[in-house]
Amino acid sequence: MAKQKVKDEDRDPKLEEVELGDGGLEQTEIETFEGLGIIAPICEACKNLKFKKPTPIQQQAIPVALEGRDIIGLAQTGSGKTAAFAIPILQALWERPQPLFACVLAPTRELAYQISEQFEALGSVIGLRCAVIVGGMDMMSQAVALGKKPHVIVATPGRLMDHLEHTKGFSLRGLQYLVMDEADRLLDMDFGPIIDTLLLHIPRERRTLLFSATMTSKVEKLQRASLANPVRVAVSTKYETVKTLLQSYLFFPFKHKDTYLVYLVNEMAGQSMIIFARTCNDTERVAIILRNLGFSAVPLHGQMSQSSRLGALNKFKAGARSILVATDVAARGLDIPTVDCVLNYDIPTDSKAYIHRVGRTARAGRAGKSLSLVTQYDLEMYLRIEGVLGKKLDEYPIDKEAVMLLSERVGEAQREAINEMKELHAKRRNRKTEGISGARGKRKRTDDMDKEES
Ligand SMILES: Nc1ncnc2c1ncn2[C@@H]1O[C@H](COP(=O)(O)OP(=O)(O)OP(=O)(O)O)[C@@H](O)[C@H]1O
Repeated sequence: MAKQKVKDEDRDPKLEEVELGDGGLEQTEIETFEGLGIIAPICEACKNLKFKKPTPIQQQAIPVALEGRDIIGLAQTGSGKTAAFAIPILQALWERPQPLFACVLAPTRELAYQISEQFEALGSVIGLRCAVIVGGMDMMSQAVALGKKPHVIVATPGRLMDHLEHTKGFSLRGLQYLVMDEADRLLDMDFGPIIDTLLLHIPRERRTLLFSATMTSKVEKLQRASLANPVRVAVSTKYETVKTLLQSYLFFPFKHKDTYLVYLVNEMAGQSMIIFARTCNDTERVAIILRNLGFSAVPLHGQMSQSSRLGALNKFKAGARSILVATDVAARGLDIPTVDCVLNYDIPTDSKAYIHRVGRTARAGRAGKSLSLVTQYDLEMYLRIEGVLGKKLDEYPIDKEAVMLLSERVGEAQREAINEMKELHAKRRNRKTEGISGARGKRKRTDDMDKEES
């Protein structure tokens, strides 16, 4: 397997790093989990999960983690980064069992639940106790779960901080492992300050593992995670998408955007797809338009209640809905094997978001396709994305006259959606008013900051 050299401009002179194959650490080409030194019970769990052999990032990262090194791990979306950190942590826990052994931070609540499921699937055989600590769920039941001294905590930063400040007897002073999944997102300006505060509650004599498909190379960001002599394990370059992903774009006038969307959804009817929109409002509006036209669409965004968010995601995962219309709260990490297609209804505001969005399909070696809707207002951002991808994408072949035949019907659905949105907003305003009177003075911390406009 060709080793990806970290480009000089990516090398951090001030950050003491060792790179695989630099004489210090040999690369591994070992084809089995047993060969990586993983204990039989965990190898058994991998087999039960149909992990026939370690993926490249697992081959490279697991031995380094087993040596007790800090890691900066970079690999494409869908390449098994979760197991790459979960397996060595579980092996270390087996060797040195203790409560509150490891803490995994994730930028969104749904991703936190998903990571804990992977830990449970890999660790139940060794008696793992895992707790999920995220916003939008009941603080008291989480405090009870923490009181049971779980081995592994998977958390979003805001709610974890709430418990460190308010839950008696809970501390992370004995923590052995800190993982940041989607690390570049957790180290950016949204989460940075809260990560700084969290790190004051965690011992420096720990192991720190950072993973992402788009790792930052900025020294001050990485230093925020206070890594100790980390090994950079990179099996992809900074903005690499997987080879099994077929990416294309479509260019058309903004005023026809909904008509083109409906045409495409109709053309791909029956396929499981995620449609990304920029704001909560657009997410709701597009889902309503599609539903009014007979498509089974469900919205997912940060202004929904947590139970509605989990409900929407579970309906989509179970195939009860074939279309998930989401903001970037669903862009990173979510692993839904059945997703055939990702549609960028709105072009993302940064190239990293593009990489993560299209990475919701074509995972674990499967094929998938992505299609980005580009209007005259998106051209500059779209060309920047093609720039970081290092290639020009193909234009999606479409019969523009056939599209326009739908414009009248789509116009009706748009008008119906406007009325439904008004009712939805009125309901939400009433709920908020009741909420404020019912829970006056209740502390509200933004937990998983999905940057969305209302
Ligand atoms: N060794 C393996 N063999 C086969 N499948 C695997 C293996 N390791 C992980 N997987 C599966 O691959 C899928 C993607 O894994 P995971 O979600 O950890 O990817 P990721 O690299 O974290 O992706 P993202 O960057 O999007 O977060 C999951 O369904 C996982 O169960």
